[in-house]
Amino acid sequence: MSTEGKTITCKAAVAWEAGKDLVIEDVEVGAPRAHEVRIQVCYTGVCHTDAYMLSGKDPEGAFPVIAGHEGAGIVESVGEGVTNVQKGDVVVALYTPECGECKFCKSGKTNLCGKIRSTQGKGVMPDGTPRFKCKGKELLHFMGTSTFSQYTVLADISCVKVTDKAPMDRTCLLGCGITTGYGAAVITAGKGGIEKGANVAVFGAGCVGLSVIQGAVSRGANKIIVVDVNDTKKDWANKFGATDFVNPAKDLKEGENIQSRLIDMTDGGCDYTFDCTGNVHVMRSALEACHKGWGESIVIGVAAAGQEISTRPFQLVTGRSWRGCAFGGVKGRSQMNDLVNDYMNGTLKVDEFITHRQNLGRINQAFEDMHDGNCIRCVVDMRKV
Ligand SMILES: NC(=O)C1=CN([C@@H]2O[C@H](COP(=O)(O)OP(=O)(O)OC[C@H]3O[C@@H](n4cnc5c(N)ncnc54)[C@H](OP(=O)(O)O)[C@@H]3O)[C@@H](O)[C@H]2O)C=CC1
Ligand SMILES: N[C@@H](CCC(=O)N[C@@H](CSC=O)C(=O)NCC(=O)O)C(=O)O
Ligand SMILES: [Zn+2]
Ligand SMILES: [Zn+2]
Repeated sequence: MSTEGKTITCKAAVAWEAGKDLVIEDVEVGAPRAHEVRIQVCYTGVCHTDAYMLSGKDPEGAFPVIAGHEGAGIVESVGEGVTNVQKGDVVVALYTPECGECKFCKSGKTNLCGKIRSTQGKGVMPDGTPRFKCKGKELLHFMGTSTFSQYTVLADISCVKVTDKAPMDRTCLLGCGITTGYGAAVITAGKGGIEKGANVAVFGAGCVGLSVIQGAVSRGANKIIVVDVNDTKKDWANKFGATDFVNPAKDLKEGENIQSRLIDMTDGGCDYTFDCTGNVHVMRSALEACHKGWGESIVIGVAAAGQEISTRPFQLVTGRSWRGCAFGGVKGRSQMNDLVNDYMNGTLKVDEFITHRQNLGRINQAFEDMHDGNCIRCVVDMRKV
């Protein structure tokens, strides 16, 4: 029997309050309204940004909520006026939408679409209401995606159709971590990505940092130096093509700091550095490790509420610059299929990132897995409870 136009009851991992385990509940998912799409979420990754919001540290976090933003699934039904996808399409959810019409989309300068950002930040659909209910209470959406539910409703501009030949347990990871790091290296850095021969430092070799390495390798970078406090990341960094590894907690000599070490290793400083830790002190080191006159440091990590970055303004006066990006600067609807094609033709690593798997019923364990030093990404099978 068709579910089109009807409310669907399914399982979802609900966060009733900050800092508490998620609870698997029966939730009601309303039918998609105009310019909305309801999808069956098949797989979702678990990202540190979910954990950050669930901890209560995100200024935009509000409860009760269904988290999750790294998902792939199948369109179940569409609302009035939807033309970009149809029932049965395989899609990747986009927490950075692309309307193609707003000031941001038309600027050619950013991937940050402004069309639904304010309602997305409040945890509701663009018409100001949520589509989720549980035990008679409305639940909020997260990042416009809420992929920790077996069915979710997205704005049509928040999803992109991809080939059904690409396995969804892999393409879900293109919904955040991999795209973020890779895009930061090949789109955001410099004027359209890292140049051949550039010296690069990547702070933090998790999913995001390893993806920056992939991007740097693809652009023919010279040195790719990974800085991580976790020694187990050395093998990971090498596997992705890093040339050097420094553990700042162990490898520095008397009188040295990480920025002076990197400056020595690169004859004056790095052309590009990337913060993939979310630690504001690391962000400072990453900026100060840049080459005088032109070095650029790109902030990717999400820092906790209230944290601020600082440096001597002289660092900027002398030509270093501080930049940042969300979703790597990638425009999801225009550019996601290039990434999927790269994956399918073997030029973009995705499988290698999956170190852990769980079913929806064990999603709290997926968050535990994330804290395992060997975990790069845990993929959750949403169809198995
Ligand atoms: N801007 C955006 O669009 C996006 C931002 N993010 C953010 O990016 C960040 C990275 O995500 P992800 O790769 O998944 O995270 P991970 O935690 O998997 O990776 C971070 C790595 O950095 C290491 N690390 C921690 N502290 C330091 C330090 N002081 N110096 C050097 N290395 C350190 C960690 O070691 P250890 O394991 O020992 O702690 C870990 O190996 C997060 O803040 C996340 O929220 C994610 C996706 C999109
Ligand atoms: N809501 C937070 C900031 C969280 C944040 O920076 N999110 C990133 C994506 S992180 C993905 O894993 C992002 O896209 N930011 C841009 C945006 O428009 O939200 C806060 O208020 O500090
Ligand atoms: Zn994420
Ligand atoms: Zn837009």
